[in-house]
Amino acid sequence: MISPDSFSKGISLDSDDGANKNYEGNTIPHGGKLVDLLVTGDQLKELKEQSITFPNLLLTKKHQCDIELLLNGGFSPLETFMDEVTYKSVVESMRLPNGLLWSMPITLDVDQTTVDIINKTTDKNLALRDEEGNLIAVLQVSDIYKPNKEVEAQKTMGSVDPYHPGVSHIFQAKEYYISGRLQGCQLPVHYDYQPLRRTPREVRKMFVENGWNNVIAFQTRNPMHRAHRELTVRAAELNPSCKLLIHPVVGMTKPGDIDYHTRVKCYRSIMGSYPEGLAELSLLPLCMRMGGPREVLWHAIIRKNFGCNHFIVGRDHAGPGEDKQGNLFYQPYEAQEMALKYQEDLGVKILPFQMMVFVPAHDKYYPVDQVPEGLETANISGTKLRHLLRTGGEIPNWFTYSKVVEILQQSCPPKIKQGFTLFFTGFSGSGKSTIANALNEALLADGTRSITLLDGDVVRTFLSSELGFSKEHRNLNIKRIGFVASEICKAGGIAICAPIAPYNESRNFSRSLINQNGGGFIEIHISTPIEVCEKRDRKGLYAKVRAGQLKGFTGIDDPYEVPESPELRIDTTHTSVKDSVNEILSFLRKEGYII
Ligand SMILES: Nc1ncnc2c1ncn2[C@@H]1O[C@H](COP(=O)(O)OS(=O)(=O)O)[C@@H](OP(=O)(O)O)[C@H]1O
Ligand SMILES: Nc1ncnc2c1ncn2[C@@H]1O[C@H](COP(=O)(O)OP(=O)(O)O)[C@@H](O)[C@H]1O
Repeated sequence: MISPDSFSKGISLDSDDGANKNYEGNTIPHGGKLVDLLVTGDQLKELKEQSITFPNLLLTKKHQCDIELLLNGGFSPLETFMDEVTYKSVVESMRLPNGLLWSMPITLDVDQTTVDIINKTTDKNLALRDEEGNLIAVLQVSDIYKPNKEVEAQKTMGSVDPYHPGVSHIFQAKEYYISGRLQGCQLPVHYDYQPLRRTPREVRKMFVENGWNNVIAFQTRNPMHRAHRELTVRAAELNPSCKLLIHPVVGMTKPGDIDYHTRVKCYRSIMGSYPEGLAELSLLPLCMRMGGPREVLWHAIIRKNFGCNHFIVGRDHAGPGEDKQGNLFYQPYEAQEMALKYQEDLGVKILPFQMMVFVPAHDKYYPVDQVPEGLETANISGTKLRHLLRTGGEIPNWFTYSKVVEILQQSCPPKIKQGFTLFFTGFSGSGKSTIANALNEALLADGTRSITLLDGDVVRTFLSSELGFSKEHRNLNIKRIGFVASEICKAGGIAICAPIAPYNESRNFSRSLINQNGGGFIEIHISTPIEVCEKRDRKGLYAKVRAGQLKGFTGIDDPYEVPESPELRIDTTHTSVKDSVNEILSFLRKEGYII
């Protein structure tokens, strides 16, 4: 797959000008050659015709990010998803079988059904398609293997805690990985920011046209503020032959991050603050794993493939933050130390930076280890910034640019304008619909918000009429409700949902989907005991169950997983409808959702 003689060794990183140069006018790609897997002309026509008979594999968003960088050479020297030998070598030793440094497994996961389908075909070809049916590539499968996910997570992420986004990616992946010859038909389609979505070849061409020989890449998954601008300009000042590539990730980042549309607006705006001709902006369709030390090496390799020979590594690079107990997954400078350790192997000069902090007395930013003695510093964390945006607090001028504040305020409206979902869950007859309806009335009386009531029975009539009450169907029903609610929240509306929702899986799915789309999620467990619900038996269903005419009834002979930490828990045995509604309204007021 990778020729050993393409392994570029012994690159001098002593001077700016000497760092890994001389490939079409700029930096040598990792492994010596920039991969291009896209077929063209008659070959493409033929492949497309043949592919009609191949079984289809629907690519997930993560697959699409990975395949884009495989096809366009961003992952050079990889020429396909990893086979078992390559995968094991990377997991165990961070090296490809030929010895070249490569830190992150790039794999294509499939389920048993797909494996059975592949095994039934004679030529083992799969048509890899996006959700719109576009043919992205053809994979001729030559290797099917079962990964040891615990080992993969532990070795690559240093953890098996599914709270870590990268670990969660690994455990959510299907049970088999497949590999084989990969032929690209087209890059995944993007409708937004096309001029900024440059391939490695296009970025390299831009460098040549600009006359840029040495380029520092800056990776980010956050909006950029003054500190980032200062840091990048400082990196260029310390390396005077270098220009800057601002190269933010717009594929998949950490759940809860600010969406890339908002970030791209911020980046575009901040580009105007750089000295003329110093910096260019380009977008990277990467699916981050938040793997800190392993990830930083991968990031540097990718930037090398994009023609950069310097890479800025600051504090907590690609860090996933803390685990549930509040312990850091990685130490703040662990990734930086790793990058410096492997600098020669990478063939990229690592520019380590401490955190930049503002020194009010000098009206200027300094790396935290270079602050003149005795002077006070100021900083605003991401969490504090989100709080200021949500509460409409003032964001100081020293922190960011007024235009950036404006963009962030539009995307992060104060809570009072934010969409939110009131998600009731509980047994049949617990009081969900009654309280939901009364709450609907109370909120409507306020008169200013758009409210949609998604009652369990109503949803089952219109949205999920074909579904029954198996675990699979119940989860699907709740995921549909979660999806509709997330769309309502996205548009700034209020969704009130009142299904039984007996399983954590689909309740949590709905929560994260809604949160991802900028909506608030308030889970209200109506915890009325089953005996009380049965006594009420408004619909006569419990009587039917007892008469043996209805099976699989929640709380009787079907499970209900009690929510561990709902925002509210109300037992209606001794709480009136009015009091329940008032309790919910007070919660919404306290949290700032309503006045
Ligand atoms: N087997 C079984 N178990 C529970 N409930 C049953 C069942 N069969 C029918 N019903 C009626 O369907 C309503 C529950 O539908 P949901 O969509 O809320 O259920 S779920 O969340 O998908 O589990 C539920 O409505 P509510 O009483 O409003 O909760 C029942 O009326
Ligand atoms: N405090 C209370 N809150 C809500 N419902 C109550 C309360 N006390 C009695 N009920 C009654 O319980 C029955 C079941 O309520 P319902 O809203 O249909 O439950 P669910 O939607 O959870 O199946 C209704 O007849 C309702 O009037």
